[in-house]
Amino acid sequence: MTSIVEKNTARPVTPHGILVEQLQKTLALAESENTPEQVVTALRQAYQLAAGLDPYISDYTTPESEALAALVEKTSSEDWTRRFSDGETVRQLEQEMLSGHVEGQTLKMFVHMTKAKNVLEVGMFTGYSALAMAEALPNDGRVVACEVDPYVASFAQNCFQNSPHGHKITVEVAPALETLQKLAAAGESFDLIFIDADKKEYVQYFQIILDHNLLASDGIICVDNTLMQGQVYLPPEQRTANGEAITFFNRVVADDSRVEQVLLPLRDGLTIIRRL
Ligand SMILES: C[S@@+](CC[C@H](N)C(=O)[O-])C[C@H]1O[C@@H](n2cnc3c(N)ncnc32)[C@H](O)[C@@H]1O
Repeated sequence: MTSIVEKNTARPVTPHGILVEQLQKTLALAESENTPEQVVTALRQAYQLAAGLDPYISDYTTPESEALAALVEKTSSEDWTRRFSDGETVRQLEQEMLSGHVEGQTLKMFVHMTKAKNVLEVGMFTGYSALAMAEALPNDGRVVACEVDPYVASFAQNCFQNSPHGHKITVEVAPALETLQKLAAAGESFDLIFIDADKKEYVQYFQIILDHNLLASDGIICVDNTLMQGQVYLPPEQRTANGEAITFFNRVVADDSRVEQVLLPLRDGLTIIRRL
């Protein structure tokens, strides 16, 4: 049985979001202490400059579709901790996993710009990025989305039914490495691949994709969370296991002479990779 809780507020999970929160706390501290007015004013200006950025970017980006907005609403109303403790999900999921408006619109733009017809997503969650990319595909285009968790896979499929683009998405419920091997064995190739599943497996996804030609010759790979909340450039002792994994992944890509790449400071970092 699905129990619905009130909509929760997402916590900051990007370097910029975390910076805004830190500045807000520091400003509050400075205002409550005997801090020189000059310092308080400088901090307030820094906070305003940082806090206004994400809302401004969102305001001036094409709004998401009704189906995507409904998917966000449904995702943030779900009690993911309860779903896990009840054994309905195989891992602890959280609403913060959802990429959201600006990143979704960026992926949609990439699909348009590359005229992609075949898209592969590695890590679907409730389906936000899969549906955003599907919206940009022609009617006979397709997204193959890998998701290991059966509960969230069926949650996403229910959301897809509310969109005229949902029929373009096929969900593969299995560990992504197995699905990638299966697709490679079937000789499949994709114009755009979005990697967003288990951070500790990113290097393996990348190697399988390149070694088995899962990427079409002019295709691009987009990789999410390549800044990992700033952990990749903060002192190593502040890194979590995921931070360590992404730091290693970024090095592997930078050292691979088969590709060129750019790390965009979008949300939690989005690396775009193409084969040379
Ligand atoms: C960050 S979320 C994906 C968010 C989604 N791309 C979006 O933009 O809304 C990562 C998802 O990958 C799934 N996942 C983690 N490890 C996986 C694996 N080994 N194989 C397939 N899916 C996996 C998780 O269950 C989770 O739903």
